[in-house]
Amino acid sequence: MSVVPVNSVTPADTYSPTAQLSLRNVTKVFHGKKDLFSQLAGKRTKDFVAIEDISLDIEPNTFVSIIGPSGCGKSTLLNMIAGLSDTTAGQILFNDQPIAGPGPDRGMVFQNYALMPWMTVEENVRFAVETVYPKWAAKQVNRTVKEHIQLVGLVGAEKKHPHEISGGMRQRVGIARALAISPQILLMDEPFGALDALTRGFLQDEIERIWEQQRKTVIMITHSIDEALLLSDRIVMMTRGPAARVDEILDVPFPRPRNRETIEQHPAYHSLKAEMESHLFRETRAVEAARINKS
Ligand SMILES: Nc1ncnc2c1ncn2[C@@H]1O[C@H](COP(=O)(O)OP(=O)(O)OP(=O)(O)O)[C@@H](O)[C@H]1O
Repeated sequence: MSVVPVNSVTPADTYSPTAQLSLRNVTKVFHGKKDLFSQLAGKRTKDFVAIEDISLDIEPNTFVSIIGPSGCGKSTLLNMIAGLSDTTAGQILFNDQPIAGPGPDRGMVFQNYALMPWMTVEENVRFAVETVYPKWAAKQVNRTVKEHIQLVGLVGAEKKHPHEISGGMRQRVGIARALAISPQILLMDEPFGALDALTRGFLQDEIERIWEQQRKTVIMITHSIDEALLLSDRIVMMTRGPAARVDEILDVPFPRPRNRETIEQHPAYHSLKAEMESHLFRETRAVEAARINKS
């Protein structure tokens, strides 16, 4: 196991030259309401520093999980990488270029699936492909849609609407749709958070299988230590907010392909798990202590 602390500022000359994604001293402040109307209505609020000075390099073809106490800023970080939200300070470089907004090079999978309810499974995937590749011939679109429906195990459900399928199947559509646009990075915000334990386990196995086939860079937010250990090459552990930072990055040395039984036999498994549990326990306890002191 190797633990690489990346607290505070990473000097510019230590950035990895091979990184696909590089966060450099990234800070995010949500600005409070300060206009006259809010002031008069007594709704004036302070600025809130969600994330402060995070530096992180992500190498290509790496599966990275982000874990941290609830509300620490994981989604805020992912949204900035997705280009859905700006950084307040610092830079995010993707293939050495600053991120200027959302793009098809980054596919997103959401916890609540975010499917078009009036479209069938097939139409949801097709819509994404046609939007990103408007010049593709119908044959190419059809082939891509079919391949990705097969990839996630949805053959037979193509003509069903989201309300006619289970949560697990809906998330399979979400994954097929994200992968069908051929992104360089897959961003997943608690993709299995809304699923029951059994379905969650099945989908984790599916993600492991798909990752073995495609080996794309993945950044996944999760609250589950076991999920992070099963799927990740690296686990980024964030501190509590406000002004959340990266506390430690764990390298996960388990050989692939992985399954739950074999990783538990690995000599590093229990120490990694204990390290993560103690981090989450410490940070969550501090959040609770701060909340109690405030009230
Ligand atoms: N648009 C916003 N305006 C003001 N504050 C925000 C905004 N979005 C998020 N925040 C605050 O920033 C902090 C980080 O939120 P974020 O959703 O990124 O955390 P998270 O780690 O993803 O949470 P969870 O684990 O509960 O999903 C929280 O305190 C949240 O209230």
